Amino acid sequence: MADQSQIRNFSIIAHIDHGKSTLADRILELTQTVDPRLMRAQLLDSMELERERGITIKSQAVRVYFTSRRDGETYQFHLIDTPGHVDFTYEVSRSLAACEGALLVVDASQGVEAQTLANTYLAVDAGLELIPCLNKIDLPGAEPERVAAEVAELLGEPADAIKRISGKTGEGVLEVLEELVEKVPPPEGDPDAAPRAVIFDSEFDQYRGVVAYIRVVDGTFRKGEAIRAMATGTEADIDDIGYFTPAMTSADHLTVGEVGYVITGIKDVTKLRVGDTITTKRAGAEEALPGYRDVQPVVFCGMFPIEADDYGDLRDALEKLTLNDAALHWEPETSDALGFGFRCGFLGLLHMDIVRERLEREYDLNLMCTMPSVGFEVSLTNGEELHVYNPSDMPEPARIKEIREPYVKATIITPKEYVGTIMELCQDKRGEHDGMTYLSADRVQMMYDLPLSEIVMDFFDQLKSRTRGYASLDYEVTGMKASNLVRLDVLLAGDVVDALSMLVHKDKAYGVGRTLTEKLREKIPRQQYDVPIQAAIGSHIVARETVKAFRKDVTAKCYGGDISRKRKLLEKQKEGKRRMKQVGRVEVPQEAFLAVLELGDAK
Ligand SMILES: Nc1nc2c(ncn2[C@@H]2O[C@H](COP(=O)(O)OP(=O)(O)OP(=O)(O)O)[C@@H](O)[C@H]2O)c(=O)[nH]1
Repeated sequence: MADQSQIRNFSIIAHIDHGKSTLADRILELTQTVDPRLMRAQLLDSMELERERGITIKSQAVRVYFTSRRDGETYQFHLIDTPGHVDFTYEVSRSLAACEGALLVVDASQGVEAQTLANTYLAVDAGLELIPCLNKIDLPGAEPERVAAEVAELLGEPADAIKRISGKTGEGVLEVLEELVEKVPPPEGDPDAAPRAVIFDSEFDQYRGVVAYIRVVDGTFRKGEAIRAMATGTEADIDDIGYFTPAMTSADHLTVGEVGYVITGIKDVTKLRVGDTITTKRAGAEEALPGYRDVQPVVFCGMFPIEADDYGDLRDALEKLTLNDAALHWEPETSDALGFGFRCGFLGLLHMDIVRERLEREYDLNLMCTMPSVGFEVSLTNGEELHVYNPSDMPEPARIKEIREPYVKATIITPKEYVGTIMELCQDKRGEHDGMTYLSADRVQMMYDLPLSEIVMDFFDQLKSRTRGYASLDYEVTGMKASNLVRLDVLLAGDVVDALSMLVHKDKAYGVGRTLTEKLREKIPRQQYDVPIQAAIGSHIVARETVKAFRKDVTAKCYGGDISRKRKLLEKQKEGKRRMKQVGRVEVPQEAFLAVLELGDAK
């Protein structure tokens, strides 16, 4: 049991792929937290999807013990590995609120990137002690001098004080642990005050109910004790309390400054909410700790089961996923084209993609997802105000006084040779320039106000392809702005397909209509008759293409008798079909609903 002065709580923060999880692995290894036989790469990324994609989606909090060579004392660290992607910034800010320090990891072969900046600002705002380190110095392409200068400029610290490490080889990592002991202050709370802990994350376990991740701020919580959640008023007994090693390890109690978990058998996540303060029922605290602001979804899409019978299963699956993912919102939706489904709200495209994949994998559902879109505010001529999360719900133009769409402040970091092409791209995407600074002789930070809808479409892909992957992007939704938007509808064989409607800027409507119909023509398979595809604004047709009649015979190529190969191809064709949905008389594949993401340079 460590004394309060021997506790150090810190997060590891970085731009995506700069090596947080790998560094966390080395820390677990060097402190002998994990049995070497059980060690594997990116140990803390326990979700199957995280391992496959090599990204961190959910924060993890681990307790490790470190004996300092400087003073011979053993310290108790709580290390929180955080996600790097912009969609999960809210996870980072919650984790930071449970810490006194942050280890800022910067890839020495890349430099300061957009999420390096964003996460640094979050940590500084939270009042944390920052320990910067340059990672991947083992790489031949590492440029520690240049990158140290960039980090020094960002933090206003001398460049030679910045640690150089390799999460891969372990070089310099022990030194960083010593720095953490020395520089990160121990937690402050009062051990004798009424107990208070903040719930900074939670997880739902099918058998044990809600597992609340807590950081104790004052006093001590003991197993068996009755607790009360202050905002919701929920009361329950502590069935189990403990910490992560990274497996859940039971303890007698958690005391001031410690990070761990509490299980009460409560099955309803809304009763033990992230951000709430827990205290003891007897002699509890009066005043709650500051909570977190609620996260609001910014990207929406419709999710429909391919088999109508799966509707109930999809609802169950969404209910279960929401238990683990407070940022996921959904409500029932009916589409003329796709039937009964749900309109779901996400934090961004990666979040949407992950939810879809988890629904399909973990719940064995076959889904059809519509084009992602942002949420709009609409003022009607009769004075009414509406929120519109589905383009097909947009009222008739004659009833609309004004449409407002979400805008973001985007930060782009790039080598300077790409400044011109990025300016062009941002202008094309209706961006307004908001300043530019040099991070070093070669790297530039550009700021733009941009409509979120442009980012949702294909801004990121375009940015990456125009800069050969060298530019990085971070953004933050700043508010709503009035825009001249119109609803563009798509008609297949003469019928409007509500699930394909979208809102576009008036000046771009023709170009988008043209490109969209072309893309749809490529994606919709030939049927037994001609299928006209039209794009329309109101009753005005702005573009038209035709899918010519022809039944695709995939076996035509296999001349001769190889029947098994033929059967295989037919099977494959059948499988491909499962992702089709009958829309009126036309079979539409999933890709068609995502054609909007490939609009590219449509003007
Ligand atoms: N050569 C070298 N490669 C490293 C080092 N640290 C990490 N890597 C590699 O860099 C890649 C990204 O590392 P991760 O640890 O997954 O990065 P991360 O920051 O946790 O990424 P996210 O969780 O997606 O934000 C992996 O392929 C690692 O093997 C290092 O010190 N040296």
